[in-house]
Amino acid sequence: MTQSTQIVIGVLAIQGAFREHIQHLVKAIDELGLQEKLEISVFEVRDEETLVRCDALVIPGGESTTMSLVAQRLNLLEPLRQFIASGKPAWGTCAGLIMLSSSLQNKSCDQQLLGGLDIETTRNAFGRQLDSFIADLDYSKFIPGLTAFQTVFIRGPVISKILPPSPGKPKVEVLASLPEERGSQIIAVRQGDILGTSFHPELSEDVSFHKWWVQDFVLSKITIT
Ligand SMILES: NC(=O)CC[C@H](N)C(=O)O
Repeated sequence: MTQSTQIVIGVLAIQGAFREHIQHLVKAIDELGLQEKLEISVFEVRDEETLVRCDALVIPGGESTTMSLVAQRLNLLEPLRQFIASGKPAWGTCAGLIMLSSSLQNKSCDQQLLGGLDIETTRNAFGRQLDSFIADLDYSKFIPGLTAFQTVFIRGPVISKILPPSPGKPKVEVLASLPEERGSQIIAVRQGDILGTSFHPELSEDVSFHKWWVQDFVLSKITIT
């Protein structure tokens, strides 16, 4: 537990939908009324100096091959791996989920992963006709009251295997799967303080997912003084 009144949430801002995540996080923090109790900032992360100041990190959706290439060019791969291994809260959406996976199917050559989630993910896993779609799905098992959340999939990955946890790490928990009529694939997992979703909550109007992540992952690690 960290004792603090200052919290920095970083959003990896080298490619993809980072602006939308920042807007959603700012709105979520506002709706939760957190600014009255603590100083909480959301930063774009493009370098190691900013990354090391962060208490939690979001890796957005986009294109995981490009993201891995740009991270390599910016010398960010190792610092990102260290951040994820440090146990600080993280959330990867879509390409971000791919980056956080320990194993990947349909990997392009040279594509680098960060690890953090003991899962095998399959890129571009939905058939051509289904590769992008929006569905109202029920997340009320872990987000109270969220029974019909507009869920956006864009050439998304699915979690194709849950792997045994690495030494010292908790088990991977399956949070959500597609309904049977859509194929039952796993679309959201949690392993300790790391969340992975194969869809884009930052592209829905509703900020419920962001509020839940801030409360259950970021704030749960911090004692407000
Ligand atoms: N919307 C997304 O993030 C798509 C992910 C993309 N298909 C990839 O492999 O990285």
